[in-house]
Amino acid sequence: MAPTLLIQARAGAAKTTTLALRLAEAWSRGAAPADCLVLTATEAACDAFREALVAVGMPGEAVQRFRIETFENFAATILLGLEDGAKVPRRLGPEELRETVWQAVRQVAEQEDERWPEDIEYPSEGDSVFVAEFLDNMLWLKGTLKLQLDAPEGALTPDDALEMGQRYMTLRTLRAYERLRAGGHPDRPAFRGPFDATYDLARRLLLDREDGIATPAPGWPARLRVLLVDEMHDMNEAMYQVLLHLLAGRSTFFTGVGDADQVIHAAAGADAAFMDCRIDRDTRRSTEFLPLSASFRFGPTLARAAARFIDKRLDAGGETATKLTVASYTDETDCAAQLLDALKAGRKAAPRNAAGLAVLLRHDHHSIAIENALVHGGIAYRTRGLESYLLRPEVLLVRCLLAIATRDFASLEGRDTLSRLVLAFMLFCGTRFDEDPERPEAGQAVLMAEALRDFAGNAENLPLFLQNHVLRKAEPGVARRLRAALAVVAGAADGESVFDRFLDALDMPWFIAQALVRPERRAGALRHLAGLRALAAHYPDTRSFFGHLNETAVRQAGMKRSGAITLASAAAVKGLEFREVFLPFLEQGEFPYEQGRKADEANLFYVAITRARQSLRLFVHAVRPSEFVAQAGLKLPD
Ligand SMILES: Nc1ncnc2c1ncn2[C@@H]1O[C@H](COP(=O)(O)OP(=O)(O)OP(=O)(O)O)[C@@H](O)[C@H]1O
Repeated sequence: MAPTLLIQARAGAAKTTTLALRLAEAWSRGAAPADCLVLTATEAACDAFREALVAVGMPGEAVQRFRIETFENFAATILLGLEDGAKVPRRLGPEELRETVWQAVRQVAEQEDERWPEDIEYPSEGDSVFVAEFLDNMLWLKGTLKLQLDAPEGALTPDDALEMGQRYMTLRTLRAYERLRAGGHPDRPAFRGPFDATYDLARRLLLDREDGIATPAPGWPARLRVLLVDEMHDMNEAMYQVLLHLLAGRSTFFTGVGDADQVIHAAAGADAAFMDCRIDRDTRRSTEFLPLSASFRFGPTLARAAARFIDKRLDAGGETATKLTVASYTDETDCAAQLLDALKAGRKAAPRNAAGLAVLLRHDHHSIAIENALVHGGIAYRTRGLESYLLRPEVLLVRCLLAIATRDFASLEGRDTLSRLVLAFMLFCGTRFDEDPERPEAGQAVLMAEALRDFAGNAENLPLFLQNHVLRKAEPGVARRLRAALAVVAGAADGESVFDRFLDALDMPWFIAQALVRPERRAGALRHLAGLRALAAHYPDTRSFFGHLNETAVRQAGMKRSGAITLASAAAVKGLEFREVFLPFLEQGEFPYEQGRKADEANLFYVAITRARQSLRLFVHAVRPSEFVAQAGLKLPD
């Protein structure tokens, strides 16, 4: 039987490169792309793998022929084959899943033969903290495959819940939720949420195994010779079951690589333990372990800081010398200004390689100050793992109302912007398009696409959209707030600054509390609006502020085409590397985030600092420095 090789190595220790070399070697010996498969936990890791293939010399055209995908996409493709090609709708946002959660809660309440009614704690109607916690717990329960969802209804007890560290109510709700998700169709569910494809496939494979049925599903790699898994530390039980099934082929060479300190999906059940002996036991393949502790990415200074941070050995294996700088800042504006200067210097040093510069953020809302500084400083940027703050729904809603009130539609012309705008109204104002009785199958997505055709290249139709689709059907509370906000701007005298009054009349915190589920996202939305308010204070009147927003949006859209630096969320760059990395806003409470899980926060910080090749620059709050900075043995400048 072909062997298994598991490489457990530190950041930058050539894990992805080793996998890329393995694939390139198999290809040069004639392995067909169809007989090879590369799986990872995230899209960023897929990109990093493709880049590594090019770096080891594989032509781009050959790279395209290999199947390099996330477990979730792989599972979705296999399920598509098993479900006769019928596409199951995806519902990825918590806001799209909320109604099903409440339906499930109601079903639990209606269950008359409940054996442990005293163990059920019902949430109060509309409690979004309950929904957010339920969704988190569901992700973990599904990722770990802890819950026997096929066990008979009465078999689930409060003791089971206790054993899993869960509330009994959560398990009951999950059972009901999954029944709703099954949707009554015998062959496929009504929808899939985040990671549901992996979960559904894993369960199917497990059930088939119990029934002794072999499942050569269409799309399943029939003669797998080379199987490679990158970022294996982010593997959970559901992914592991898919992996075991792939390893059933006796002639499959398998290599998995990972780093226990880079686990950032523990909330979804990720566990570095899958890189240990279990695979040996479960597959009975001969398994070789290869620990690597030298990083080729960065030099000794950064290696020492990273080693100290994780309290493990980490050596610098290559010739690179990495410069490590710590700067302190007093407030957001100061941080953004210092960052801008540092980016300008970085760009000047290597004018042709702006793409080698990356600013990594813990929170999306930090991008407001930075994006404003970048646009003013004329530095082109592209985003990764986050969207420009001007395109976030709560900001778009404000921009749209200002556009209508001032009849200035210049920055909302793009089709992408318009469709995001319509989605923002659907999210915050409950906007729905009238169903067409002639076409009952046309869902909201189709109707929205049709409505957008009316706007394409003509944002001046926005007042009609607001009137006909939003206000006409809105709840009284929604309509009253929208009208009040419009009236404030309409009644403003020339040169008057009414943005504060406009925002107060709109009462966005009310919309945010109604519409958004996750506390972190709600807090972020409020911060985006506070950021807009702070920005507006720099302008003499509302019209010039809005003019600035428009100009920023137009310039930002234009910038994407030219050589640009990367502005990314730290979580979205796992597996990637940059010549110079900038980490702003290292403030206690922000990073580590006070409401985050400490271990996840620490792993994310480790991921972020280890992306740098030649330079890492940390911007640390002068009064409330992030504890991570001291943990890495670094000091603030005097
Ligand atoms: N033998 C080597 N000599 C010099 N440089 C190398 C060697 N192997 C890999 N590198 C370089 O080291 C860097 C890090 O490699 P790679 O991305 O494969 O590490 P990794 O272990 O996957 O990192 P991470 O887990 O942090 O994403 C890359 O720039 C790669 O080109």
